[in-house]
Amino acid sequence: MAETVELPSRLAILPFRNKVLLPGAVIRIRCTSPRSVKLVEQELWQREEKGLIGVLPVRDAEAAAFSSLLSTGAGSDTGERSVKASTDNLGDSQKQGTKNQQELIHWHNRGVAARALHLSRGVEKPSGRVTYIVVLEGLCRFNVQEISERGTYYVARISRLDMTKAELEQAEQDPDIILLSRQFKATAMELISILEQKQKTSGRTKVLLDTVPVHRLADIFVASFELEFEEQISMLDSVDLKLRLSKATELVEQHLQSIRVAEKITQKVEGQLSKTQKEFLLRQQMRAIKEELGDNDDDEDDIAALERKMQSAGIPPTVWKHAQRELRRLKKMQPQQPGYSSSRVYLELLADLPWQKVTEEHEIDLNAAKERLDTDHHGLHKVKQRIIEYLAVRKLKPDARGPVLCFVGPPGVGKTSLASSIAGALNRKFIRISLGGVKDEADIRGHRRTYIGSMPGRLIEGVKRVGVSNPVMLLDEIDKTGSDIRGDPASALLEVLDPEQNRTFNDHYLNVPYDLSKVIFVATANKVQPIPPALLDRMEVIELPGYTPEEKLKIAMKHLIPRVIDQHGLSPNYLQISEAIVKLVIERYTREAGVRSLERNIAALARAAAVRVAEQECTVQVSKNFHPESTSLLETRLGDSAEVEMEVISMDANHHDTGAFSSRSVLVVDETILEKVLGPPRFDNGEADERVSIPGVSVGLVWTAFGGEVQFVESATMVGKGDLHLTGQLGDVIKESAQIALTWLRARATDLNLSAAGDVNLLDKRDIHIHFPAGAVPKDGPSAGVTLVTSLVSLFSQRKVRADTAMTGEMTLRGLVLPVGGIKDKVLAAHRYGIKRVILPERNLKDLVDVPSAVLSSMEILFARRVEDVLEQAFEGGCPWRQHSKI
Ligand SMILES: Nc1ncnc2c1ncn2[C@@H]1O[C@H](COP(=O)(O)OP(=O)(O)OP(=O)(O)O)[C@@H](O)[C@H]1O
Repeated sequence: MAETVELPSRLAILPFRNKVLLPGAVIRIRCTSPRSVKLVEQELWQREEKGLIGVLPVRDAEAAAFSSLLSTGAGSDTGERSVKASTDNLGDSQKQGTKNQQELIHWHNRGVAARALHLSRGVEKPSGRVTYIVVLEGLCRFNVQEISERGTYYVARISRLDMTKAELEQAEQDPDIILLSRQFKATAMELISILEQKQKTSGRTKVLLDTVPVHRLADIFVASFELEFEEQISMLDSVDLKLRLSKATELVEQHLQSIRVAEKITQKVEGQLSKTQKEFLLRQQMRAIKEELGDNDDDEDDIAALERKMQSAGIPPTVWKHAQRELRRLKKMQPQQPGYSSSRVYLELLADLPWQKVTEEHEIDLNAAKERLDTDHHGLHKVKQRIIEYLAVRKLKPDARGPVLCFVGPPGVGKTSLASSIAGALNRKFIRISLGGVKDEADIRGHRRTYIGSMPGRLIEGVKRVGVSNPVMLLDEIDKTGSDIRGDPASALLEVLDPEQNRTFNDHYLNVPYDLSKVIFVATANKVQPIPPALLDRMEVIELPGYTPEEKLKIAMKHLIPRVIDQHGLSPNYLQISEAIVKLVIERYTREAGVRSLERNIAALARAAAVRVAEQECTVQVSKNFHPESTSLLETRLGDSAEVEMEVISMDANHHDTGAFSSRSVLVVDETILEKVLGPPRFDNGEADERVSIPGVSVGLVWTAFGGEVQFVESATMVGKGDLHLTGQLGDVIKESAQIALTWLRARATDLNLSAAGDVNLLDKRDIHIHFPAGAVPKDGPSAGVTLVTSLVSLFSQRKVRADTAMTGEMTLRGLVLPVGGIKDKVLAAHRYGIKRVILPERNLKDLVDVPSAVLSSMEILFARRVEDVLEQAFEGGCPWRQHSKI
């Protein structure tokens, strides 16, 4: 190695700008300048036996000036002094010939002899300039005596600096050197361990420590670091072995420190990685692991599954293009990205919607349909007949755009269940969309996807839920939609119900047309009036009036009781409700037009029976294990001798009397049980008597959302300015009716001599307050006109109206009584309240044909053409003013 290298006295010199080649280091240089190309060509390339060259550091002018400044007063063996020495030693020829370069080139006076390990020659295009790439290995230090030029490159007269072998052997005995060597090796060892730990390798670097002489090791280690030029120069100048070892130890130590600091910083930075970054990294790792394991349930596979689902959803071609565009967008997104989940939910909806899926429709069997309607519903003959007609048309022309049926009637009269029977008869799926309280158009049409939390409208949501594109869709409570600043849901419904438009129904969220034309729409409403005329025009109204008590009784016996018993897991063996009891329930606990409340009361009885059965099953089970006789036997024996005797008790299930079990379990509802379960009666027929016991109260028949109702009207008078006060959730029309009644009365006050106090101006001087009790129920309509005037006449004449008489009719300012709607419901309501006399407008006579004859025969129906007719019949003994009247 170095010791064995024979150094010539002159060496061609390759200047190494601001860099140092140390002995033991290997470098790769690209020679492009004409000077170095020539040197390589002549000294290395063209020679058969590759010679040595000298690599001499040179520094830039600025750096040289700076270091010469530093050098003043510096130590005796530093590079800086060497620089000066080298320039002093330069030959004259160079001083003359290269005056310009001299200003640039500041030679260092120590260099390293190097040999070429590899050479390659290239020609630059298009200039044709020759270049060389040289791989050089540093061998040993030398001192420059003199530099001169050989042709275009430099040569130097040199002297050897490294110790001979003998000198080295002697130096190795020096205790200081032994100590320094140990120190250096320990530091070097530490560095190797850290590096190996970091790179998770166990290399052969450690072997070097034992095999390579320490003075060379110092150079090799330092050469492998990236050091400042000045540090490298000082290492090159460390000719003395002690100096070199301590310098190398210092540099290795420095390097160790910088690795430790870098390590700390990395740890700190890693600790500061945000949660999401960590999650991201972990997810990436998880994905990689899943890929390795061949697991398919990650996001990408999810998207692939979604795509497959979309492909099999039968999406029409025009929509498919749109869906594809959205899918491509989704694929480019990260799951954490905003918009990812909304895009995904949207595509899921596209995939879930039944674009083509329909329920197979068999040919409609009208007889079966009729049978089904009959088994599901009692009575309702006209309604059923109309449904059969509807089905018959569909049978003849399946794609006929028949009218949309709209069942109108009070709650609990079977509107919903009729619609579901239609679905059953057509063998189609049934879906109910509740429109009650819908005020926002977006509820029907959906929100645009730009809104946060946007959703499809109820119709699209319903179609998705039902899973077929041809269900029977019940638009429940279509009269309860209202419009406000958020749009008009009714106008959106117009599009839905129009066969021309619903083929391309446009839901804002879906944003692509959806074909609703295969859906059969059925609507329900409590009242016709609130339905906008345009919407009503698209529907065929079928009215379902309330039931008579007799009809309710039949519905209860035939439908409600068996259904409720079944729903509660009972059988007729456990609950028996007789007709008489059902009648009592109808009379005392319900006063509705439909049968919902009746059904609820029957359900309460069924629950009581269920509790009883459950309790008795418990006791029966206990008696299975403890036979009464054996228990007493056991007790006596235990008491007698305090000794336990075992007795085999039969566990046969038939052991006890099954007849006893059922007779004990059955709940036969009688009046006592009825009151125990349902509480004291809620209604009785004495209510009217009680209410009209003072003057100023009259009994009217009105129509509310709950069907026909009996309405008491109360009026009172007090000192004031003649103002009219009205209370009790009243609409504008009813307020106007009150005004009309009062005006009519005031106009006749003198004639009628109404003042009981004898003061004919009483009506003008006093405030009047009219109240409609049951304030929570909104009331409107003109039919309270005659009731209002009767109440006022009663107040001012101080005569009580007849408690058994209820009235209805609109009155004009002239005192005419006009016909009103809902006569059947109103008569039925009167019947429910036990009212025996009803005064109706004369022209409503024809409406009585709808009223069951049993009801008609149970009450007296009176007719009125003028208000006076009403008053004549409403008071006991005729019109109160007749005796005073001048007319
Ligand atoms: N004629 C009838 N025969 C047998 N059961 C009936 C009849 N009418 C109503 N019902 C029963 O009464 C209950 C209430 O009926 P449904 O829910 O159809 O009333 P609705 O008119 O739709 O009420 P709402 O207007 O409150 O929705 C149901 O269990 C229904 O089966």
